Amino acid sequence: MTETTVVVHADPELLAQAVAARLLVRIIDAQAERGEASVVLTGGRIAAAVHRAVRDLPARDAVDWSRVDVWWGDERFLPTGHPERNETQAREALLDALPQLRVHPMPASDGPDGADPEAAAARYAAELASAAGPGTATLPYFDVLMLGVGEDGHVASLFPEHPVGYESRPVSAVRGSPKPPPVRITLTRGAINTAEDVWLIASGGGKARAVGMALRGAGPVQVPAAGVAGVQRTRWLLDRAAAAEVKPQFRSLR
Ligand SMILES: O=C1O[C@H](COP(=O)(O)O)[C@@H](O)[C@H](O)[C@H]1O
Repeated sequence: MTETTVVVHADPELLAQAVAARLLVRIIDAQAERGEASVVLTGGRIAAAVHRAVRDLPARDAVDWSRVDVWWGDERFLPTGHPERNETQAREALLDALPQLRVHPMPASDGPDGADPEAAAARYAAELASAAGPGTATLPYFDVLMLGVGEDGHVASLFPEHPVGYESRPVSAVRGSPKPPPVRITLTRGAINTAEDVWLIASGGGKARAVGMALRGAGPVQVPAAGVAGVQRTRWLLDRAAAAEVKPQFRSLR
């Protein structure tokens, strides 16, 4: 049973700093326990702030970055280096400063499968499976999987009422995304929910309604943020504005 916690920070800057510190400690602990760490990144504005904060924290030198795998929860299906790709944003904000990392980007639309997102999704699923442990696992062990939360309650590229909400494969193409660009690749809900820790990170009043609905138990197809959880821990990491509709008993102000 996942342990769910809501942590509310005073403003977006403190939120990003606190998530960055939390991420470094989580990676250090994972490496102490099993020699490796595996992290799933998200895209969007708060993710970029978190990435910059990790880059700028002196404690980043406590991590052996050569033993960290970096995956993505979703990607905007655009050409390599496109400024709207989640990968491009993460590289600029953090990954370029850590060349030792084992980086596993989702394929781009000018990659080996060209502009075929279904083939690209299958390629990423195969890459994930090749990193899985022995046995029947189709996914590697994820220590922590981070997710931004959209104003509409989307996480990764799982959008409200979109058919991808019913997808059983671990990775799926998404066509007709209501948020540009329309074509994307995403881990599906079942894949996300294999992670040890799932962290939902939201900043700003525009996210308050979606966060409040998810924590009040909305359905996972209507509010995809409501349908994700870590095997061990689910952390809602919010600033005060994003937490405006969270019931007081759920909040712990930091
Ligand atoms: O398009 C996306 O948006 C969400 C949220 O982005 P934000 O700018 O509102 O924080 C993000 O989590 C997702 O990875 C991305 O593809």
